[in-house]
This record gives sequence, structure tokens and C-alpha cells, in this order.
Amino acid sequence: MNMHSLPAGVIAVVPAAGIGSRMQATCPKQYLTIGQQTLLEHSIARLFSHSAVKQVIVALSPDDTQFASLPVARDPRVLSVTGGETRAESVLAGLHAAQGADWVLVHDAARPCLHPDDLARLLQVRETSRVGGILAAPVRDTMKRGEPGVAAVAHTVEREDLWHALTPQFFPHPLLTACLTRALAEGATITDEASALEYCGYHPLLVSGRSDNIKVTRPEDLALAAFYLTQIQLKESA
Ligand SMILES: Nc1ccn([C@@H]2O[C@H](COP(=O)(O)OP(=O)(O)OP(=O)(O)O)[C@@H](O)[C@H]2O)c(=O)n1
Ligand SMILES: C[C@](O)(CO)[C@H](O)COP(=O)(O)O
Repeated sequence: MNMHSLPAGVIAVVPAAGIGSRMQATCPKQYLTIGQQTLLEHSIARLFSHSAVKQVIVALSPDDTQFASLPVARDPRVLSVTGGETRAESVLAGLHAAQGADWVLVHDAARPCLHPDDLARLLQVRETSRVGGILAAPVRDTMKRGEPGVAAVAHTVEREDLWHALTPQFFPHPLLTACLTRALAEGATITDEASALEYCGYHPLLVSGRSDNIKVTRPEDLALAAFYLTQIQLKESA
């Protein structure tokens, strides 16, 4: 990748206003630690590991009492805003603080294991697309649709062309803001940024990403994320 192909400055929005209920922890999961840093700090550091990322906007719960005590809160490249009731509303709050941005990354605070190679490949989407794209991992297991309300198989889901959507997701700021605003206003169910663009008729690119870019969601995920992150850091320091 030559320096001329690198995107101009990119702003990243990090939704970090959740409570992590599925984690069953004593604090919101983004403040659980791996080594000496919180998941949030690791996720922000992974973003800044690419020179194209110039600013991170973190969406925080109005009840957040922990962010201000983190060193990252004093990083001039990091801005915090108040998030919303849903992840999508938190992302939109971050987008509103990024007025004038060209392209924007959105990355979960709960995904500390983002590999630098995946981030670099996602950022290249800007060279070939006007819509944007997402990191995604092809499904490996046989997928089942359950009977509603019953732990029994209804049918097997065709897994050809089935992907796990990951983050970061990378879009032109004006397009993502317009699609997310419309989707929320019209009551659409939006669980990632791509679904807002799909709601508005767009087809974001799928950039095949590593399956170790996990979202720490349930208790057993933290030890796995610690292992994966250690592997990335060992490789970077080699
Ligand atoms: N109102 C919300 C809800 C979630 N998030 C963020 O969106 C990311 C992915 O969401 P998820 O993994 O579902 O986090 P939580 O909502 O905190 O988890 P749970 O659903 O288990 O409560 C997390 O970094 C979370 O902090 C957010 O910014 N604002
Ligand atoms: C954005 C995301 O991580 C892509 O898989 C996922 O949709 C977040 O969902 P959650 O229920 O808010 O964790």
C-alpha cells in the first residue's frame, strides 16, 4: 500500500454506552481489564495503531463514572459524547459529533482483538467503493433456525454466503448519518451500521476478517479475548 492510497484522516466512533448485561459482571464490560488496560482502552489502541485514524469519538452512558479516570480520557485525539438507549442511537450521537468528517469507522468497545491487517484492508474499501463495507467472518458451523420459544430445531439454514458481521464498519459519514437517521426514525431494527444502509437500499461490501476479532459478550469470552490479544501484541513486538 503506497502512502498515496492511504485515506485522509479517518474518524472512528466507538459505542461504549452499554451495560454488558450478558457478561454478568460487576461493571459494564467495556471496563473489564485485560492486563493493565480496559477493553475500551484496548479497542481504542487498536484503532490508533493505523496512522489513518486521527480521532476517536467514544459514546458513553450518561451514568458512566469510569471513563474520566482512564488515561485515554486525557488523549487530545479522544472525544467523548453521551450515547443513547440503543447502540444505534449511541453511534448516531458519535456521528453528530463528527460533523464534516469524510469517512467514519464504527467499532465496538467490546472488540479489543482487532488485527491491524484487518483494519488496513477495511480502510482500503474507500479506494473502490462509494458505499463502504464491513469486516465479516464467513460462518463455519452448520447453522440452525430454532422453533420459536422451543429449544428444538426448526430447520437448517443454508450457510453458503452467510457471514458473521464484525466491526469496524466503514462508511462515508454523510451516507451513514442519513441512513441511520432515517432507519431509526422509521422504527427499523438496527443492530449494526450496515443494516441501516441495507434498510435504505445499499449493499455494503463484505471484507473477510479474522474470526478472533470477537465481541466480548458472555463471561467465557474474556479469557479468550485475553489470549487473542496477547497473540496480536506478541506478533507486533516481534
Ligand atoms: N445503548 C448502547 C448499547 C450498547 N452500546 C455499545 O455497543 C457495543 C456492542 O453492544 P453489546 O455487545 O450488545 O454491548 P451491551 O449492550 O453492553 O451488552 P448487553 O447486550 O449484554 O447488555 C458495546 O461496546 C456497547 O457498549 C452502546 O454504545 N450503547
Ligand atoms: C455491531 C455488531 O457487533 C456486529 O456483529 C453487533 O450487531 C452488535 O450487537 P449487540 O447486540 O449490540 O452486541
